[in-house]
Amino acid sequence: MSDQSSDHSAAPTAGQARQARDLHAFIAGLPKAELHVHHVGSASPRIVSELAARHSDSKVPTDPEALVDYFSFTDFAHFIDVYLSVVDLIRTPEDVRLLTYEVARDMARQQVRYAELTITPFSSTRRGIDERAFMDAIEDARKAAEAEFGTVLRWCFDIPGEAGLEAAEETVRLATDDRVRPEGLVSFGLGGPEVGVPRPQFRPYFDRAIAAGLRSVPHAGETTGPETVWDALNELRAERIGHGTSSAQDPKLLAHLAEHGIALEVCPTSNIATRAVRTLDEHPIKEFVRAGVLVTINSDDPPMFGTDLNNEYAVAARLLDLDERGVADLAKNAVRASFLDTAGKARINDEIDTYTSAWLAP
Ligand SMILES: O=C(O)c1cccc(C(=O)CC[C@H]2O[C@@H](n3cnc4c(=O)[nH]cnc43)[C@H](O)[C@@H]2O)c1
Ligand SMILES: [Zn+2]
Repeated sequence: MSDQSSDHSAAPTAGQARQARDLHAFIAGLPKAELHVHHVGSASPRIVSELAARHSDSKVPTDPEALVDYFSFTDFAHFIDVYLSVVDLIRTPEDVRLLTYEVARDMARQQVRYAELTITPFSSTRRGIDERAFMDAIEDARKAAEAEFGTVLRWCFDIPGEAGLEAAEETVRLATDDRVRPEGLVSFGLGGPEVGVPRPQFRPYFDRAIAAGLRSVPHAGETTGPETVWDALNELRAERIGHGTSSAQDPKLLAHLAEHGIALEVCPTSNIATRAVRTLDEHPIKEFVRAGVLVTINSDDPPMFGTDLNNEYAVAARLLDLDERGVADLAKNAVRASFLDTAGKARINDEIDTYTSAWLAP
């Protein structure tokens, strides 16, 4: 897994290299929660190539090595085009179940104890997958993953904003109709491009989702300015912000996020891969921390961005100059900002503390 940063002219000393190796090993074993990761965007190269081989009409490469080039994006719009070509490969409830189960297995390998996985049910139902069969598939995988890997999954259903209000209506219906709504659903989101897709138009849909007990977690400020984050807060009553990268341009917004405990779901490598930020060293994560904003670390669409959650923690540790305790605090931020109940939060925090103390014991 490579840290896609700009080059560092001074080569690390042997001591620094050993410290970095130790920190990577610490991160690999650290119990973690993930709050911003997409369902289809988490499909491993093996699953994507398997599905592509099944569907010969697809332009997605069948060779996992060729996927590396295919997952190299010129800009955010290109990323969404490629993302939708992978969505097109998921055609049956069995594809949905397999994908969800395998995503959970990859998470468990990284010691992810809890994840809120963003799913776009509209993209599947509009492609002809029966809505009940879709919900059964994700729920079946969720229960199997918890029983077999100990990884607890919860769902965030997001509106693909660019698909318009028809998509918003369908998503809120699936999220609030007791006959179809899955047990694991906890939140309601908004994804896709932001340019030309103003957030306020989605207010009535978020109002309905919130009235039905769901938490509001839209993407905002990933590819547009801080005004979009304000809209997410004021119009969509966001409790966390997906990315929120451009918040750094507005000190009042940073102060507001800090004061109200609104967490940012930061996904550093994603921002470079989609070219939303030029280089990792220019990523505003440091400014968020300095302003007292609750920062959580996430992987977004890990195989598409050549990353995983462990690598994102390593990137954050480098950018924020953190040692093991600092990294453990970041992991606790995600627990704090999650929609787990109090007992669930305490259980993961205890695990983080026990693991960290054992690691640092002389
Ligand atoms: O499914 C369709 O037919 C469809 C039609 C028009 C537009 C769309 C979308 O815009 C889908 C966007 C899709 O992208 C997902 N996603 C994954 N990573 C990110 C991200 O970093 N920022 C924003 N969106 C992202 C999102 O969950 C949507 O499913 C679809
Ligand atoms: Zn995202």
